[in-house]
Amino acid sequence: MVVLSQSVVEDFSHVSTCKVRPPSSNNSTTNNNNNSCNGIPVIDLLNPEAKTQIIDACQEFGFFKVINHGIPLEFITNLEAEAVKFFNLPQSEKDKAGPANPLGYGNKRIGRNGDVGWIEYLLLSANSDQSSQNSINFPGDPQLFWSCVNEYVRAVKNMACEVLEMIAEGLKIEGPKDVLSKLLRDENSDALFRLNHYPPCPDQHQLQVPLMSGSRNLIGFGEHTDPQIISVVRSNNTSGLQISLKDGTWVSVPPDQYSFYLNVGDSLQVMSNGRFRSVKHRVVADGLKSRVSMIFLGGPPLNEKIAPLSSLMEDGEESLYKEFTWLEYKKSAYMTRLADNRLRFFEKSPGAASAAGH
Ligand SMILES: C=C1C[C@]23C[C@@]1(O)CC[C@H]2[C@@]12CC[C@H](O)[C@@](C)(C(=O)O1)[C@H]2[C@@H]3C(=O)O
Ligand SMILES: O=C(O)CCC(=O)C(=O)O
Ligand SMILES: [Fe+2]
Repeated sequence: MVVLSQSVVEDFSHVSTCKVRPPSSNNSTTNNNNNSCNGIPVIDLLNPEAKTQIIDACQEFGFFKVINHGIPLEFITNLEAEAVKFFNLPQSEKDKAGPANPLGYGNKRIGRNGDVGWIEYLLLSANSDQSSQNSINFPGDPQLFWSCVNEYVRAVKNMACEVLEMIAEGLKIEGPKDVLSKLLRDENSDALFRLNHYPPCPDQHQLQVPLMSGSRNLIGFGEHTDPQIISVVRSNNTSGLQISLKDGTWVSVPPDQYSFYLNVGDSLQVMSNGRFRSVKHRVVADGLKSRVSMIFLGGPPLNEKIAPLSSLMEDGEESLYKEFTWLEYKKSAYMTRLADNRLRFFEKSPGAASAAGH
């Protein structure tokens, strides 16, 4: 475990509220029609071609940006304001909501297995039944905070479900289009919600934190894949998120506070029998500006069997993975380090899925 210098560690003070563009006439966020941004596919959800574009993006990148998503700007700005308020509290107040286990307030430590980053965060349940939230001792005005979280999560989850329905249609699989989205809509779905704050870093020379290899950049959130089905990322206008391409090159994701980035998680890679990529991503902390991100991680009910969709399998096609429940996968994932390949324990012939470029 890397030990951080105490004086710098406590200095997480200057979190700025995002400046937002005036709302458009329908009060939802809109954007231009470019269909790629730094090589990353941009999907206009109102475009009739969106379904096929999403399938291509999930296969090639496991990652894409969505515009014209219909989520009201005020849901985003209200929640961001609450997040900023929380992260601006004195350290002793924030600590009341921690330590993260795995839910709650975490500071530098990510997970239980020794990962650290230049980050503080709140990890919350996003289930419709949020009784588990009661164990978090939230300081300040908890009622306003939770109402902003609930309003945002409901809208983002609904958008993620619509995208999963477009995926089911785009894959031209037989049967109902809710084959994937029903797993998130289920009242027992195991979804998480995460507010991340990457503070500016005053003097990197004094720090004893992990640096990116071959550079002086600080790791905010080390490279990893998300174990769930699909994740929806929104950040303020500070850069830092990077994704790994098939050839291993890292690409910076241009920040866009009006749009969302969606990424394929391990479970969707399995359900697509390796057609889709669970994208490796990481966050490099910006030395000067603070980054605030909000991530919805859509997982299925704990007892759900995760296996390739039978409606997708072609004649004679074999499953690349052993069958498992989400609970089994989650337990196993939480014993791993961030950068580990968590799916390898569940591959039928070890390495086959990765060797095939998945
Ligand atoms: C090191 C870890 C943190 C993590 C649990 C794990 O053991 C491996 C997966 C990590 C991850 C990545 C995506 C999400 O941010 C997260 C909440 C999740 O479900 O899996 C985190 C876990 C965490 O921060 O607890
Ligand atoms: O903060 C971000 O932009 C991404 C964080 C992330 O990948 C995660 O929380 O799983
Ligand atoms: Fe992630």
